[in-house]
Amino acid sequence: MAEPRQAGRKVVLDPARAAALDVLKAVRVDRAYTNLVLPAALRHYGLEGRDAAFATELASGTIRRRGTYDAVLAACIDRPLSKVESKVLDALRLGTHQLLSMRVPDHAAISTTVDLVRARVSSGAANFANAVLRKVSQQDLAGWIETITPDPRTSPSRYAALAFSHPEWVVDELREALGATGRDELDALLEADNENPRVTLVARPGRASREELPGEPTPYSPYGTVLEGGDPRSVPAVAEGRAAVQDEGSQLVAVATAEAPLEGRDELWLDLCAGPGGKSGLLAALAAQRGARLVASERLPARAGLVRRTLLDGGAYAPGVAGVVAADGTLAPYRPGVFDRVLVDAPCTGLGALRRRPEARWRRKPDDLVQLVLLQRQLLRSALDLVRPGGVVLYATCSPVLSETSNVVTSVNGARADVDLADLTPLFAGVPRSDGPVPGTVQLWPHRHGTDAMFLALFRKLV
Ligand SMILES: C[S@@+](CC[C@H](N)C(=O)[O-])C[C@H]1O[C@@H](n2cnc3c(N)ncnc32)[C@H](O)[C@@H]1O
Repeated sequence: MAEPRQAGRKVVLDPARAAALDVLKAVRVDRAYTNLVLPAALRHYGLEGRDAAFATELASGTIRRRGTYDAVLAACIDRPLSKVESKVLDALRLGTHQLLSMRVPDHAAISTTVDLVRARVSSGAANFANAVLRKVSQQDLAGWIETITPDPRTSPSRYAALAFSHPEWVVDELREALGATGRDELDALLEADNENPRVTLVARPGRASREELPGEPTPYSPYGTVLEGGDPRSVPAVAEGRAAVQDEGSQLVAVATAEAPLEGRDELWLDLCAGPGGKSGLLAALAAQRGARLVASERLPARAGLVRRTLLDGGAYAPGVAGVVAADGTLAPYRPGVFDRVLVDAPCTGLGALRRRPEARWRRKPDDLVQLVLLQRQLLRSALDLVRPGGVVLYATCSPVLSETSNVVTSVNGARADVDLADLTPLFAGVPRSDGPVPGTVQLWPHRHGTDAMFLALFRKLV
């Protein structure tokens, strides 16, 4: 830990803030994922319990709300932010998050940030940081939002982008996805994207029961619990691979794949885009209970390795697993019509899981959609070829963006005479306001259901 001197006094850097600064740098410079670099930073600085929680909120919250904070900082600095040294800007963002969104007293937020800048950059930069953060501290978040935003009636997207810290194109996509009936929920959705989601666990049926897991039962999935806090790895069933961390919406995708009504044979299931294996873990457990078996398929060999690890029980595959295959789902090496159930959990923009991936909103670009939509259609067509007549294909995305959801589903459905879009809503009768954009489809939302914004559509291959 760096220990700079300040006018003869030794300054001990606060390790939680130093860890958060390291995470911001890794995300900015190495394009790292917050969730992957945070644990290493916490370990490096020996942070546990409340200190680890503070550092986590500091890093994740700062990255999520960077759009708002940069507009605040731009109003407090008389040169463009692009001319501020990156390390100093990172520290200013951390200080701003503490001042405007965390319950840190102003003097502590400012002095700890100034110490960080002095230790990591220079005394001159520390003086600059001190002056800027004093200006930031003159208003609370609501006051700053008034100052930095345009009139929401004339510039609604720009207003929402600045007030809720999302890129403007993402605001537009989410507004369109909410549709006419949900339009007045846009603010609630954007605000939900800025919250740290609570950790949800899944008990893999037949291997663990949810009664042995800590936390409250999830409202919609019969297999989940919601933790109040604590490290999920300290839960024995999680450490033993009988339970796992999994968003409730993802649990519902696996459950719907397993429970979609099917006539006749129900023996062989396929997860076509399985990496890293969360849904495969639940699907395999459900398959085992029915005497069926799951093939988990994933294009990237490294991710197929993660799926394999998820599906191992001791040295062998867990019950219900037929195998794990590294294969491109658009050219999948399986006989057409061999599977009874197929899940296509398609690669997507992930704009429905922004709570979990603090940096994702700033990385995604509108152009990504073009490639992704092409791939999504190919994967769905391939899944429809692989399922037997009478079998079912569940298409899912962790994005509510219409070009990835309704457009993919209607274009593929419209082009094929051998499939029907089936009605998934009876399986979601207990989940209020979960109708999707196309009749029969389902759309979950963070602000309505506390889940990621999963989209689900069910296809049946005609006999
Ligand atoms: C949304 S993730 C799947 C998440 C997974 N079902 C789970 O619950 O853990 C999409 C996955 O599709 C994989 N993928 C991308 N292109 C693919 C392709 N052409 N064929 C098969 N998998 C592909 C990605 O590598 C990624 O692991």
